[in-house]
Amino acid sequence: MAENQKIQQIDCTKVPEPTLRRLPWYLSNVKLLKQRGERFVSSTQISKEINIDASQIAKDLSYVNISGRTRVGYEVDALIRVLEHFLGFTEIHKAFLFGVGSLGGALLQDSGLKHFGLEIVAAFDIDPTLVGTHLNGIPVYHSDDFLKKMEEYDVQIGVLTVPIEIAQCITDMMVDGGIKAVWNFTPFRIRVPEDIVVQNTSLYAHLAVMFNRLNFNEIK
Ligand SMILES: NC(=O)c1ccc[n+]([C@@H]2O[C@H](COP(=O)([O-])OP(=O)(O)OC[C@H]3O[C@@H](n4cnc5c(N)ncnc54)[C@H](O)[C@@H]3O)[C@@H](O)[C@H]2O)c1
Repeated sequence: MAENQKIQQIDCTKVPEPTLRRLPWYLSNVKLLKQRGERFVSSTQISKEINIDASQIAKDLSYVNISGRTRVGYEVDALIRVLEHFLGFTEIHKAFLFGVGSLGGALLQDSGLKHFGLEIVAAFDIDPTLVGTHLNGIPVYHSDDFLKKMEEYDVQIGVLTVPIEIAQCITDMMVDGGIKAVWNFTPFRIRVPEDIVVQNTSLYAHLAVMFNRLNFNEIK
């Protein structure tokens, strides 16, 4: 592993999760400001755009190796470069996806993932109408071929979009085969050894927040 990668990993372990969730927002926003022709940006400016306290933004950015100039703020190009590097978006992380159904299929179609450093290089399913096909140029193999494909591709991440009943068994198979991180879209709380990273993601959780706020606004 390159020295700067090691440094980045050591740094990242110290960063609180809420900060890591906010940093990509700042990045998107700073990119927008760049498009508008801005050369410098302050945390106050970002704060106005995304409605997060400027002191919080400054604190979050203090985890990133960049310093702003008094009054003018951060240089936009440098901030984008440093944030992208810090968040791991400049490197491509290869992934396998399990379960090419409605969600898995949509993720395979999403070319935006690559901009955030994730490339799904192959997918697995057991449906004979899917196995052997390509979706968005990505090959779909039978799940039984997973171990063989692990030898072919240099992959550390598994994206889990299978039916909930088999979430644990597919996870066990992935981990036994050498997968180090699982992006779990199933509602099942999968169990993994300590050294395996799990990121649970639910679109529906965000929906619940939206509905709740909507109701709250209607009552007001
Ligand atoms: N996190 C979210 O926001 C979110 C959103 C939608 C769905 N989901 C979850 O994602 C999962 C998939 O949902 P969906 O709507 O795409 O379901 P789906 O039924 O459309 O797709 C499931 C796919 O898994 C495949 N599959 C079954 N057994 C397999 C195996 N052994 N190996 C590989 N593939 C196998 C099926 O053939 C099918 O293609 C579910 O667990 C669902 O609850 C989560």
